[in-house]
Amino acid sequence: MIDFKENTTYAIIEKKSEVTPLLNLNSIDERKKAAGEKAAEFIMDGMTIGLGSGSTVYWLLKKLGELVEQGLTIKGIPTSLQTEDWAKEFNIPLTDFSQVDCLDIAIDGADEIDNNFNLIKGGGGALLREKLVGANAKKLIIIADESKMVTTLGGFPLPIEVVPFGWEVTAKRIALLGATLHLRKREEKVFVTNNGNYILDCQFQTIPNPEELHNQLKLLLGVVETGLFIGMTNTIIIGGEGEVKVLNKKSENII
Ligand SMILES: O=C[C@H](O)[C@H](O)[C@H](O)COP(=O)(O)O
Repeated sequence: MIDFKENTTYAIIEKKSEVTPLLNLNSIDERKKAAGEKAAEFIMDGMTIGLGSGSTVYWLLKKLGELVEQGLTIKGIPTSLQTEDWAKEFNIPLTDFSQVDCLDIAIDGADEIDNNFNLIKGGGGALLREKLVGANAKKLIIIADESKMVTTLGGFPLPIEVVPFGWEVTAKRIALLGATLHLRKREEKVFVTNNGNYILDCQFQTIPNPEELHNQLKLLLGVVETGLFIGMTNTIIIGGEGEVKVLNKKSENII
């Protein structure tokens, strides 16, 4: 029987937003690495962790692997097959939702982050599992390089996961909401998500009201999930030029 320490409560101390100066964060990869490694500081012994997807999360996983080797006891639920492969490579113990109802924390990347900490995710096609994992965690922390910060969402095409059957009519209905869109392909083959679905990449000129758009999209038959993550996170870790910032949403009483 696996010991999940179900009754353990982890007090993740909310702090003021903080800035740690670092040197030589010149490339996007170095900034992603700095953000991913910083997020490992939020992990405590015994935690169950939602493991996000993408190249920023890779650095978190690598760091967690080092900490596990030094004796940290954790269990992770991966949000994609790629993350599962990396977690196994770094010897991070895994679990699943048949064993855990609620994760202590989830850490994930993003494709765009607006001023209200709303997100576009799904650039790698993992949005459905990421949302399930983030929604079932006590806290979701987002890690990214600073190029992901925007004033208003919509520059990055919004990924929408749809069922393959009838995707063409689903696409037409999404287009009526104002999007120019295309079916995602990889190497000229239709991209299929880890859940067996398709992704429509939808370019809305701008998304001034992400919640309204998400709700409209969710009403369309054939739409499984959208890459809009609304109000799901209060903490963003951003790797920027020469520093990594932990930004906490002001409404969280953390002045
Ligand atoms: O489906 C992919 C995820 O939403 C990623 O977390 C997102 O695309 C960010 O990826 P990266 O860290 O590689 O920029």
